[in-house]
Amino acid sequence: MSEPLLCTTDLVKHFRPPRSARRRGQDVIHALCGVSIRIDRGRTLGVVGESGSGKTTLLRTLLGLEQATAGTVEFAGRDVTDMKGAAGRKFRADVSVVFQDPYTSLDPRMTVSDLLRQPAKIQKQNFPATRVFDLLDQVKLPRASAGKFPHEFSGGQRQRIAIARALALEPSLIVLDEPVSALDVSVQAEIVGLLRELQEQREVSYLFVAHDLAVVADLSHEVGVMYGGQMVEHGATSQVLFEPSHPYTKALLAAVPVPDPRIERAKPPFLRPLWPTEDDQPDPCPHGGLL
Ligand SMILES: Nc1ncnc2c1ncn2[C@@H]1O[C@H](COP(=O)(O)OP(=O)(O)OP(=O)(O)O)[C@@H](O)[C@H]1O
Repeated sequence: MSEPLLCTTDLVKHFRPPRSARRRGQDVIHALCGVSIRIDRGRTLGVVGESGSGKTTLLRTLLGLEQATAGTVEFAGRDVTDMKGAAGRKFRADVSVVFQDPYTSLDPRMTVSDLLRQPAKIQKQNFPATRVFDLLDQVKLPRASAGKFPHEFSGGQRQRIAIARALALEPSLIVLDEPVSALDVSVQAEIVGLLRELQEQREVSYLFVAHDLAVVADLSHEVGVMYGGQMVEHGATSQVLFEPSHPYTKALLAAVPVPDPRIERAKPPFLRPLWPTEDDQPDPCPHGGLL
């Protein structure tokens, strides 16, 4: 049995709604309604869900950027829920994040070399000069990139820089927040290929969040589907793809385009459009009902 690296147990996050919504009688937003996930060492969990389903809140809460309303986060066997101080810093050094937009996630005033040194500087860790070249080699960028600025690179190259920066402290877990959504399809495939290669070379785990089930499935060993703040489906990628149980997962699968019209016509019924009905809504949130 594999070793769990990150586990959340019944994670709940409530937000206070804006005043206009409170005037209409909504007193709480249930962004996460008891979400439990597990990521093993060297494995990838993909999380998909529509806009507003709670994906970003899940990431922010497990990273400690939002305080959980209830539930726990365990990392490498330690409870890291709301961890502060030195222990919190150590946890954050062992987890890094790659964001969606490589145009805004890299400080335009910093050279690539400075960007790659930044995590070590924040963590007050040693960073040998040769490490910059080592990281550029790993993401297949020329060593001459070290002295350049982000604007001198394409979107895909910038995402390689962001991945190199995420690798700088040799984390156990990289959180990938829509890492290829802003890129062209061919570049998406290159970045997914690079992430797969890096995972094969080192025992890094990924938590890969995206809207696009096809992209997530390509890299993930397991997939979780979020809907209304709940994980409505969770299992091995092949099981979720070929034996989906929740109507929302079936709807997501139906939305994945198949280039050959003969295959499209031959899709089994569960792959044809079928949107969830009222009856398919998740069970009410145990902490006070859905939105
Ligand atoms: N800081 C906040 N204050 C109030 N409500 C919030 C806050 N952050 C998120 N929400 C609400 O929580 C719910 C989940 O939002 P979240 O951003 O996690 O969804 P998402 O699945 O990541 O969406 P997207 O794919 O569009 O980023 C939404 O109803 C959102 O409006």
